[in-house]
Amino acid sequence: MPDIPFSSAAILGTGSFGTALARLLSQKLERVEMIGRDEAVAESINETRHNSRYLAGIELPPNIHASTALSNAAAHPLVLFCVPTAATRESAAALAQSGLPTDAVILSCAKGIERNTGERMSEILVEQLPENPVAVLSGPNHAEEIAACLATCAVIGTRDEVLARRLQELFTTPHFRSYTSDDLAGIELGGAIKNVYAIAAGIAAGLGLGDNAIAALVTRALAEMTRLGTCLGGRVETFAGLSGVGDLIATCFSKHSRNHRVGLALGAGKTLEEATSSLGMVAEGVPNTLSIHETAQRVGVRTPIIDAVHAILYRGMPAARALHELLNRDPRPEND
Ligand SMILES: NC(=O)C1=CN([C@@H]2O[C@H](COP(=O)(O)OP(=O)(O)OC[C@H]3O[C@@H](n4cnc5c(N)ncnc54)[C@H](O)[C@@H]3O)[C@@H](O)[C@H]2O)C=CC1
Ligand SMILES: O=C(CO)COP(=O)(O)O
Repeated sequence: MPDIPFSSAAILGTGSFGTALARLLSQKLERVEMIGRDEAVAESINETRHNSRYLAGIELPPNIHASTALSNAAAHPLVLFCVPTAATRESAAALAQSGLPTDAVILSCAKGIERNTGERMSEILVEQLPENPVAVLSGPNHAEEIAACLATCAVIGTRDEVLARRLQELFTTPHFRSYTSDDLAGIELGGAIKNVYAIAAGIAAGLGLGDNAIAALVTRALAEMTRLGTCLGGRVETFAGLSGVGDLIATCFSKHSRNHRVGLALGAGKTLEEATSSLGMVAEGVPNTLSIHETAQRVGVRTPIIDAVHAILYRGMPAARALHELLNRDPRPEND
């Protein structure tokens, strides 16, 4: 593949992350085409230059265009996947039918693993679009901050060095710095698993726990993420990087994190239905507690924090009891 810049991109998903990345890439590309499923959102982007449903207060430049026609993606050399992970397989299958050229690059930006298969998003994309190069983007990347041009770093994962350079150059602006890595598994698993811990940190805050407890929770979460993630093929150093501990910190402590907000509501005594219905956006940690819990069980890795979140979300265990059980497990060495 020649080491040439991209001229345009399609972004699947007109939600908060798709919109933030559209704005970022509009600084580097001639044209960015956002493709969603909601006609009203697309119309509002084109007519008002805002996506007030998902990313209020951010003006979108004129080289961003929105539509609901997936076939429009076939005209672009780069397609970003910014739909929820549960919609990735279906969207990729539809894209495969759209006449997309086989040299179009696919960049996966969603954070989660699939239920039942345990597959990472890049694995699903390679299955559905086997001829196309597939890369991933992850890190501590709240849409609201990227859109507001607040300094942000991310990591781009691909084993193709030329593609890594092309994407790194694209994702470089005065406020956005990207790194490269060939550890796709580590990058994607960190981004997926941290969503469950962001819920846990929110629950802890909602229960009224203090800084000591939340620092301990996040630290033990990193150990657990690394234990599970390395068993699933990621490299240990990746979990110490931007897409691992970096994103864990961002979501466990941020007012922007939807997963954290779900946890706060649960800790304050709301039901899961109450905690998610007011969001109006995806909190990947909710479905991913199921997919990650079942994956951990399948590979036999000890994950007491994921188990506790699973019990609270899906087995009706009161948060205070789950906390009591976590604290009162058998004592063990820190590093085992
Ligand atoms: N919002 C953020 O700050 C960040 C989000 N992400 C990830 O990006 C992905 C998308 O998240 P957001 O944009 O935040 O979500 P969102 O809830 O803001 O928007 C989701 C978008 O996907 C569309 N959608 C929902 N279900 C769909 C389906 N079944 N088929 C096709 N389209 C569907 C919605 O209409 C909407 O346009 C998630 O995996 C999330 O973890 C990653 C980094 C940062
Ligand atoms: O992944 C994110 C930031 O890096 C977004 O987190 P939430 O989905 O919890 O808002």
